[in-house]
Amino acid sequence: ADLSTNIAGVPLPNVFFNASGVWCQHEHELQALLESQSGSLITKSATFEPREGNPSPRYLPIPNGSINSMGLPNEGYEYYLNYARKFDYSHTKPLFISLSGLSLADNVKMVEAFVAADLPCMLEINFSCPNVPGKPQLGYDIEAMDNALATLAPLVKKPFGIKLPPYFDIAHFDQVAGVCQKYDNLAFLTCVNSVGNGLAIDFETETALIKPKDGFGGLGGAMILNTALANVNAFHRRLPGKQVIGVGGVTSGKEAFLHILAGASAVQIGTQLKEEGPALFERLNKELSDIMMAKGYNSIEDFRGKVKTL
Ligand SMILES: O=C(O)c1[nH]c(=O)[nH]c(=O)c1Cl
Repeated sequence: ADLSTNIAGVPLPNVFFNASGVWCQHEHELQALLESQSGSLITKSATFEPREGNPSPRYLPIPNGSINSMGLPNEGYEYYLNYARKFDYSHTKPLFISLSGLSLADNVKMVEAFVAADLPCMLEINFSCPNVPGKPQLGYDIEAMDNALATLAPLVKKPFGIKLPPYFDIAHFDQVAGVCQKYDNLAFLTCVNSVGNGLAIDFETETALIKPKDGFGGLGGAMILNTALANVNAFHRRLPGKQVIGVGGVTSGKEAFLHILAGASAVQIGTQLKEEGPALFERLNKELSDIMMAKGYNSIEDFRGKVKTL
């Protein structure tokens, strides 16, 4: 079956790529994604200055998923800007760049640098990092998010996307969609980031599993699939002129199929990629293709967004 798709008119040979943060902080990791069967690749969320991030242990697999409080470790935006300058855009797969400034001023400076470089890469601005102590995430402050978009959208000029946290209230889906609708070049929403500030505790040692923030960290993996599907579908229904990239709980072709049925135009993988490595993408392509063939679908558009209701 044909797993190709596009985001804001940019073609992807297949729907799958990494979730920002996983297998993408350093060039050798990005190279492994480039050589994998992924349909694209995205860099680790960049801050203006390089960051060590939070003390380890800061990521762990747990039953039905993972917990992380990485704390935005990254090489600083100039590292990823240089990577984007050197990137061979004749590749079949496009490059996405994630930016996660610690302030609007930092996001402005980073966006201006990327716009000045005038490169074909696509920006995904991260409004939803839950793990920087003392920095509440933009995605849960609707007014601050609107203000940030009012500043950033005109600067970016070309199509771009934002990475959103999960929402759990219909009124919040309505409010966030209302804000996003105002920005024509806001072309896609990536839903969802980790379910923020969960707590994993070891029964034997009676101790939190990860070190940062008293053990509080973002939850990912299978346990967040149904929250992710709801967010993908909520924004797919509310924003017909925009696209949604689905992420959360995809461990096989089956969950990818469900994300696309919910409305996703592409599918990112976080926890499962961290655990399985880039060979995962060959497996996912085969599994999704087999599912589509079994169901009589030839392309993504044959079933995207067509989840039925009772
Ligand atoms: O702690 C992190 O680096 C992190 N961890 C996440 O689960 N989502 C994010 O957006 C980020 Cl930026």
